[in-house]
Amino acid sequence: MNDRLSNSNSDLAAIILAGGKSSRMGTDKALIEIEGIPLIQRITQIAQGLTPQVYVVTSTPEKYQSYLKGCELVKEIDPQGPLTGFAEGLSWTHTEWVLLLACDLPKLKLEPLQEWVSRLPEIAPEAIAYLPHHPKGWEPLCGFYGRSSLPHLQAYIASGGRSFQEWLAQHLVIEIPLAEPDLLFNCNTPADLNNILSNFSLALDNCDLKKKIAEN
Ligand SMILES: Nc1nc2c(ncn2[C@@H]2O[C@H](COP(=O)(O)OP(=O)(O)OP(=O)(O)O)[C@@H](O)[C@H]2O)c(=O)[nH]1
Ligand SMILES: [Mg+2]
Repeated sequence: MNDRLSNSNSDLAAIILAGGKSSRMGTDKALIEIEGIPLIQRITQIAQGLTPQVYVVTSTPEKYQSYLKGCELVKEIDPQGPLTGFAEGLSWTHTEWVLLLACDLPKLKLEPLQEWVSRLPEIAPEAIAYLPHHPKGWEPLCGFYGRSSLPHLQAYIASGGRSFQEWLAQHLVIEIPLAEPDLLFNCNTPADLNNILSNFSLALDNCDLKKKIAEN
């Protein structure tokens, strides 16, 4: 067996990024409620189904803390995009593997993630990440990174790099076979949100957003 990971999820932590501008949505995506549950809470609860060690990286922890029972809030002082947010979170972790998740993945489910976790012991030790791939490149915000990737990541950031795709291209990354691409549906705009509502067959609990969607 690969010695990077035992069978226990005590070797896994999760990092959730909640520090974006939500400029396309026009309102904080993390707080959009679906079935009365804010997206940030939905994602952290899924992550907590895999590991008790869940870190939420954000420059505004006060906005989210009431929804994030049992999570560690990591306050970002100088947010510069998802890559630096991830590096900040990764520096707090101590596990062999870290699951990185965006906060705007409303179709994410626990079961496929559990299956992916079960495959981590098979990943080549020289790989820095285990990620889904789509036609435009890696999906960096729903997959796994070895904690040993931190020095590489810090060096890349110190050299001025801010692109996940560029950084990942410099290293071995193993692809997660994706049976349900829908899981990665990224909710960035009011139109995206409108698209997913039928899946949940529910009312949207955010009145301002209801107006935006109606205008769209
Ligand atoms: N901690 C942290 N998370 C970030 C930062 N920028 C983006 N994110 C997160 O990264 C994920 C993907 O972000 P995007 O959807 O690409 O961008 P966004 O800034 O949230 O939204 P737009 O302004 O519409 O591009 C989301 O979970 C964001 O909260 C950042 O500077 N710090
Ligand atoms: Mg997004």
